[in-house]
Parts: sequence; C-alpha cells; structure tokens
Amino acid sequence: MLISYEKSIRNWEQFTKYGTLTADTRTEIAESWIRCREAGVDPLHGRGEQVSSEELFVRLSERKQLIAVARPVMDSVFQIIKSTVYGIVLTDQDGVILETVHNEDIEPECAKVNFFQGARWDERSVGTNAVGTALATGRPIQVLGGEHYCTSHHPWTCSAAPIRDSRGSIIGCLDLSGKAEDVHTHTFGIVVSAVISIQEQLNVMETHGLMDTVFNSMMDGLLLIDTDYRIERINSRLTSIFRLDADEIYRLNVREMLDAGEIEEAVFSRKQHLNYPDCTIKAGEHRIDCMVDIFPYEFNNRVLGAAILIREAGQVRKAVHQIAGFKANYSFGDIVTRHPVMLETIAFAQKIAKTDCTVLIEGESGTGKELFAQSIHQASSRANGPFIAINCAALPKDLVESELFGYEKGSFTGALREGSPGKFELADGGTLFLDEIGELSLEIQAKLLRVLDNHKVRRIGGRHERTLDVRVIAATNRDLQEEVALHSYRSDLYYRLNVINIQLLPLRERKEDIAELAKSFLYACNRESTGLPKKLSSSFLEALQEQEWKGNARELQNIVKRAFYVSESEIIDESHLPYGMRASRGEGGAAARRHGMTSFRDMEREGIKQALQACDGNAVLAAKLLNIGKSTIYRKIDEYGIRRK
Ligand SMILES: Nc1ncnc2c1ncn2[C@@H]1O[C@H](COP(=O)(O)OP(=O)(O)OP(=O)(O)O)[C@@H](O)[C@H]1O
Repeated sequence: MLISYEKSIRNWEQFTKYGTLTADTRTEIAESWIRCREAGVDPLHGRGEQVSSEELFVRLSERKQLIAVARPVMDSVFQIIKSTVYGIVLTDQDGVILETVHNEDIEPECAKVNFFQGARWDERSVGTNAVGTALATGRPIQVLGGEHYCTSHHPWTCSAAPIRDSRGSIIGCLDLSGKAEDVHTHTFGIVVSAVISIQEQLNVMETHGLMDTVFNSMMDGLLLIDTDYRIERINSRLTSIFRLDADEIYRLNVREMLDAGEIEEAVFSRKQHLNYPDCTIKAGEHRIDCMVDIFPYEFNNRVLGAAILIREAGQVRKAVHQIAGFKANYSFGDIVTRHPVMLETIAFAQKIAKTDCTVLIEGESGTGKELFAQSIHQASSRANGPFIAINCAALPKDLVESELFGYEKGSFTGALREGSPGKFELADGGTLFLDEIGELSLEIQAKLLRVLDNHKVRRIGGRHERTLDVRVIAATNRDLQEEVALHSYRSDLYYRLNVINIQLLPLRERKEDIAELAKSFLYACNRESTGLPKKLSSSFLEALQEQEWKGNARELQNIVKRAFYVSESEIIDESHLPYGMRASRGEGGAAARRHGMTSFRDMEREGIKQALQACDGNAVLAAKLLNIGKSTIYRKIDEYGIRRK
C-alpha cells in the first residue's frame, strides 16, 4: 500500500536527519534506506554514474538477446503510457541502463539525474530507487517521492521488476519512471506483466536456441515439411548428405523425392511413423542411398507436417561394421613363418597392399589365404573401412547372386520386404574377400566380371546402379588355370582376378614352420585360458615334424588345441596327440607312417561323420563343431564319400 507523497517526504526527513524510522515507512523501503546509509550513499546526491563507452559496449553485447526481446515489449508499453510524462528503462543485472524509451517531456528531468543509457542505477550508486532496490531484493517494487533515498529523485515515482532467466538468475530489470504527481498503482502491474512476457519470450528463445543446436549437431539430415510438402526447415547436416546448398534443397520437390502417396496416407492421415531402412533418394543430380524415417508433427490434434530424418547408408554401415566386427583381425605381423619363399611372399604382399589391384591368392585349404587377405587389407589405405569375407562354396547356389549384389524389396520369393544390400555394397570403402572363387557358376562369373570392370552394382530387381569403391581379394584352392583350359571357368574373369597372384605353400613343403606355428597356436590357447600356461614338449614337436602332413595350418591348429584341452599337466607331450599320429610315430619307418596316415584319415573320416550326425547333416554347423573351414568339410565329404544323413 503506497503512502502519500507528503508523508513519504516527512518519513525521509525523519530518517536522514534523525536516523529514526517512522512506523508507516514500508519495510522494504526502511531496509533499503539502512543498506544505503551503511554503504555511505549521499542522500543529497543521486546522479547516475556513467560507465565507460568500452564497458557499455561489452554490457550491451552480453545482453544482446535480452535487448532484442525487451525492446518490442518496451515499445508496446510506451504506446499505452505515451500521453503521460513517463519513461521506460531496461537495465542489466548491475543496474546499468541498456535501453530507454521515453517522450521528450521527461528529458530535462532525466538529464538532472543522468537517467540515460550507460548510467548506473544500483542502490550503492544512487540510493533507494525502483531499479536498484528491485535488483537488491529480487522482488518488484514501486517507489514514490520521498521513499527515494536521494533528494534529487523525490520528484519521481518508479516501478521496476527484476528479469530472470530460465534458471532463476537475475539478468536485468525493467523500470517505468515518471513524475510523482502521476503515480498510479497500475504502472506497477504493467511493469510486472511486461517482465513476465519478456521472460516467457526469453524461455522460448532459449528453447529455440537449444533446438537449433540439437538440430545442427545431429548426425542425421533433417527436413521439416508442411502438409503441402513445402520445405519449412532443414539442418546443416542435410546439405552435406545431399551435397547441395541450402537454397538448392529448399527448391527440391519433396513429392518427387519421396513416396508422397504413402506419406499422405500413413503420416498425414493416420499419424503414423514411416520407416524405410534401405532406400535411394534423388536429390538434384545425386542419388543418395539412405535410411529414412518420417514422423508426423501435430499441434492441437492437427497434423501440421512431417519431420523427415535421413541417415546415409554408408554411415549406418560404418557404425554396424564397427559394432558387428566386419573388420580384419589379422595383420602381417601375425603370419608365422621362417620359410624363405613365404618370407618373400609376405614382402611382396606388403608391397601390393598399398595398391588397389585385385589379388588372387592360391593355396590349399588352411594355408592361410584369409590370413593374407586380412593382412593386405590392414596394410592398405582401406584399413579403416570394412573387411567383408564371403565363402562362395558355402552359399546355396540360388542365393549367391543376392548375397553378392543385394536385392530390392519383393524381387523374389523370400526376399525381405525392404530389400537388402549385398556384400559388395557392405564392403564399400573397404575390401571384399571372395573365398573359394572357383565355386561360382558361369552366370555369376559373368556378373562378377562386370562389377569388377565398371565398379557398379545393380541389385536384383533394382533399377539403378550404385557406384562402389571396393577392392576385391579372391582366393581358391582349385587350379583355376586348368579349369580355364577346360572351359569350366571364364578366362576373362580369371585374368581380371589374377592381376596380382599370391601362391601359398602347403605346410608339408615348409616343415620348418611347424614348430613355430604349433607354439603360436599354443600361445593363443594359453592366452584364452585362465589356468597355468602349458608348454609343448620337444617330443610333441618332433612328432609333429615327423608327420607326413596332409593337412595345413588349420589342422595343426586343431591338433594343438586338442592336445591343450586333453593334457592335464602343464607339459603337452606325444601322448596328447591323436591316436593315428601316435601310431605312425611309434611304429617308425615309411611303411609305418603310411599305416599311420591311413589311421589318421580313418579318424578324420569318423570325426566328420560323427559331427554331421550330431548336426543333423548340416555341414556348416559340423564344420564349426570341428573347427575346420566350411570349404574343407565340403571337400572332405566329397573326398571320403560321406553321406550327410
Ligand atoms: N602362417 C600362419 N601363421 C599363423 N597362423 C596361420 C598361418 N597360416 C594359417 N594360420 C591359421 O590357420 C587358420 C586357417 O587359416 P586361413 O583361414 O587363413 O586359411 P585358408 O587358406 O583361408 O583356409 P580355407 O581355404 O579353408 O578357407 C587360421 O586360424 C589362421 O590364423
């Protein structure tokens, strides 16, 4: 409740002359006066002190957004009060005036007390006043005549309210000041509601700022459209995905770019989310393979448009490769050998790894063809890209094409609704390892040759070709040259694959590697096990070296693994070898070894039969169970004439 002007003057005199507070002095005024007296404010002064122009510049820039929001509100308030002698002032949190709106009539009064931009109006500078006291208490206040601590302000009445940000911190103050005789309680209400409006707008602005940051820091491209398919907003990521300027994107025809019929029906009518996990968008001249999500955005139960999220297929795949481990695990350092020819082969492979040439690796099963392929990938500039391996022999014939080149939705019975990328697409930016390349049908050979020649892949049932950047490393354990002579393999494909040829020696031709390889396989077993590390006895190693090796590194790996698990002591010796190998050694001499070999083969045949039985005739599962390659099991099944069921 305001007191009369006269009473306010009397109360002020009482306090400043005699230091006593009369009972009708409002508490907030009395507390402010005490603060001013303690701060040594001169009641006969009260002129706002001007900050330097540099300081004002800094303060104005720091409160740029506040000014932008408050200025229009101050202009509207001014429209209401312009017929009176009033002015409106915006200050920062320290009471420094940032903006003023007033009519000319009040200017002489303002000049007397320096109530202009850049002047300080906090309590410590000019005593009790609406701005300074509102900032000191954090509450809105109206101050009349003698309630001001300094005489120079006694002809004034002021109403002010602090402005807070979304976290409640005071960032400024809005004040309405005029002549004391024009005092009206409504001015207080006007200031308070103007400040509420400023704060709400600041909150909206902050939310917008936050949205903008989120919008532009997203990894996905974002496109907002209205129900007429007009683009309302895009984020900056979209320009890099579409490889277009923002202006060019705003001119795109969204109806043509996406399936407008489906959006109309699902998103706009049924308010449903649409998802295209694998699609191609035409943005200007560019085709973008991507994943698209379309969400309706509604307000007051009405759909206003849609938010379209676009994720590049390459990016999604990269993330999947990283998580799913489509990467090479081995590098040249993992290849164990002392054999001079193998050492030369490694040096050659290291050299050609730097090129992008197609490589054909020839060697028996288990000689390390995939190990070499992975090492070449790791030493190449594609090392950070995917390494995708596919065994052509392990795929049912009618699925080879779709596995290699992918398919569009509904292109054949059993195809997924959304279509699927092939291994070539998955290997984009990396290396595709085609194992058992000799197993491809002539039809697929022709298609593969085309992809190798023009670097383009067309999915089964697809209309457009995708340009890919894939290095192919092929491997075979068959004599492809002989098959070319027999016309069962295309010569053009053979020469296209065989740009660089790497031949791997079988283990029987590099016996010096056996002990080293066995030790490295044991080392891997020890590393994976939690028990005490085991050692290979010299008799175990000698026994291995004396064998007539039919198998290769993989078989050796299996023998070491088996011995590791069979042995109960820390030393692995001859007794931990499979029966056939022990027998061959025990009898000594070539004849005995021959006998041993037969036993080993018998044992192998029996093992495969049992594994097939356990896996219900499924050769791939049986190969896994035996820890041998898929191609090996198929070959052995043929070799031993085993019936699968
Ligand atoms: N020189 C070597 N040094 C270390 N490990 C090797 C070596 N050669 C082969 N291996 C290991 O032997 C196993 C079989 O090798 P890999 O799969 O590379 O042979 P492959 O020739 O591709 O076989 P397949 O033709 O049956 O697919 C792997 O575990 C591999 O790490």
